[in-house]
This record gives sequence, structure tokens and C-alpha cells, in this order.
Amino acid sequence: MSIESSGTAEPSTPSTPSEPSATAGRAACAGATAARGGFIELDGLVKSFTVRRKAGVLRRTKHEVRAVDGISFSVARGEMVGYIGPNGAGKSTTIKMLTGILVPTSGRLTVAGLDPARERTRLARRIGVVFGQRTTLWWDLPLRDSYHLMRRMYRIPDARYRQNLDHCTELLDLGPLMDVPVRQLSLGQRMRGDIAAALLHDPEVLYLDEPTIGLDVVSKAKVREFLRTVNEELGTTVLLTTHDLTDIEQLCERVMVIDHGRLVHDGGLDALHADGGSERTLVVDLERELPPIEVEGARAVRVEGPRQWLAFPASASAAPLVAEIAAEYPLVDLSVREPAIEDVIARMYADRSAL
Ligand SMILES: Nc1ncnc2c1ncn2[C@@H]1O[C@H](COP(=O)(O)OP(=O)(O)OP(=O)(O)O)[C@@H](O)[C@H]1O
Repeated sequence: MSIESSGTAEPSTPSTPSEPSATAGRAACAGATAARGGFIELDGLVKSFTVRRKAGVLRRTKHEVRAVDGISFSVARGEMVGYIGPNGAGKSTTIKMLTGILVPTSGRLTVAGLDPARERTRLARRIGVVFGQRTTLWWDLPLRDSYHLMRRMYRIPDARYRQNLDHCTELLDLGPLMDVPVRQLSLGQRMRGDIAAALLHDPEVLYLDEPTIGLDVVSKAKVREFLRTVNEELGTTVLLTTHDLTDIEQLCERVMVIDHGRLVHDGGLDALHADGGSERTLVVDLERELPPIEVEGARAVRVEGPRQWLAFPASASAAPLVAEIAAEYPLVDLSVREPAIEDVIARMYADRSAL
């Protein structure tokens, strides 16, 4: 299956025979939660761009934009990691360096032990890339023909190509689309076609840049389910960039947050809630309308008739609050609402931009 999706420069034509890698070896780590360390390594990675800005009618001055500003992390083989951040944070720039399209300004970077910029052709055999806003498929060709071309480009052995294509066709429901020119596909169909294309050559790592952008709910669910299967069954390492935080919640145990080119969070979703000062909400139904409830450790944030909403720290237990309210107020019913990850991230971005 293919690789380099659009955005990536010209597809690198492999110059060496297929590497042994592939399914058999990776299947061994299928489903395993790999230990940290190893497969993707960044150490103090920096990427600066020089841009010219207007400084008068005729004058232009040069400025340096640090798109990536000293990022270090390590992703183990078989991990599926979310890589998120606000617009312009440096996500795409990082991914472009990971594929070898962009050369880092400084710092160290290896993927599968290779230097992406120097060994781009060798690396191309081992990675798959999907940029949600572009396509690697040939616009005027039916899907089937695009895949044939990719098979030749990556010199994928027949049996492996057939097996991978059948697998993707079944799981991504591509059968009825195989003979349709890419330009006639809907966005969701084209995205499924692109994801299959990125997997035909059995990449060990898959970079996904907004794979669910613009898709309807059903298509998103299909894409997510497929990615989960690829990660679990083949042990493919996945780095997922998205603005749809449901992608992260449903797929990633680990999430890295980048802002202004710097890594500001690296850990589980729970830790993200803690970092973001998350709050849970106690929704309380009273027998009658009353002034806002006053209890230690929570504050009333909304009152509507006999219903009240009380916010309290996500890390605190609800039990003592419930006990106190039940003892002092005419309680009819209550429920606890978990914080939405969207709110946590929004608060995190807002707090940082206020610095
Ligand atoms: N080729 C370039 N020349 C100059 N500046 C660039 C270039 N590419 C990116 N930048 C700048 O680097 C910063 C990071 O951009 P990048 O595209 O990596 O962000 P992003 O996190 O992917 O954003 P988005 O979520 O909007 O796609 C931005 O300020 C952007 O304007």
C-alpha cells in the first residue's frame, strides 16, 4: 500500500529491494502495549523558517519563525499516539520532518533507526502518510489503477499486495469503489481510499494528519475502527494529528500537546485532565427551587428551577459532596458528568496564549 501522501514531495521511488520488515515481525507485537523508547526518537528538534515581512512601502525585513522549537519525545514500536495542538502549533512541520520532506534546523531525529532527511528513500518503504486535506491517489484513475501504480512504485511482492489490498478492501468497504475514478469519490470514500493506499506496502509506522477532517459520523467511525485494527493486529505504530478530539479519546492512550512549537503535555488522557485543571459536574435535582447550594469543595455554576449544576475538581471524589448535599438539601436525584476533553484542551490553549 502506499505511502507518501500528498503534501509529501514526490513519491520516493524505492531503490533497494523490499526490506524483510513487514507483517510477520510486526504481528508478533500486535496488541502489545510497547514500552516507551525507540522507534521514533526526537531530541531537541528545531525547525526554523525565514520569512520576509513588509516593513514599509518598499522595505521587507527578514524574520525567523520557529515552527518547531526544541521538541524531544520517543514513541515505541506499536504505540498509537495523538499529536495535537492549535493552528500553527507546528504539527505538520514535525510530520514533514519525520517523513524527510523537511530538513531539521537542529536537533536529532530518527525513525526506525534512520535519519529521515538523509535516508528518505529507504525510510519511504517503512512509513505511510495520510494528509487528510490532500490525496496521493491519481485523480483521473479508478482506485484500482492507483493501487496498481503504487504496487509497482514500491515493488510490493504480488502475494503481499493481494493480501493487503483484500484486507483493506474488506475493512474499509472499498469493493464497490474500486472502478470509480478518484475525482468522483465523496470525501469519506476518498479518505478511505487514501488510507488503504498508505498501507499497501506494509509500513511499520503510519502518520495521519487530520484523517477524519470533513467526514460524516459514519465515515469517521469506519476510519477509526480500521485504524484501531491496523494498530492492534499489525502492531503498526501510529502518530495521529487531529483537531477532532474524539479521534484521540477513541484511539490513543497517549497524547502529546504541542503549542508554539513546544511540547506542553506528554502523557495519558487522565494526566491531560489533571494538567488542564479539569472539573467534573454534579447535576442535582431538588424537590423545589432553592438558592445556589453551598458546600465545601464545589461551587454552583448554574441554577435552573429545581436543578443545579455544581463544579468540582475532576481529581476529587464525588462521594463526600453527595453525602453533604443529601444531608442538608431535599434531594430527588443526581448524576455526575465527566469533563469534555474539548473543554480541557480549550482551557489549556487559552491559558497558554494568555502567558
Ligand atoms: N514553509 C514555511 N515557511 C514559513 N513559515 C512556515 C512554513 N511552514 C510552516 N510555517 C509556519 O510554522 C508554524 C507552524 O506551522 P504548521 O503548519 O507546522 O502548524 P500546524 O500545527 O500543522 O497548524 P494547523 O493545525 O493549522 O495545520 C506556523 O507559524 C506557520 O506559519
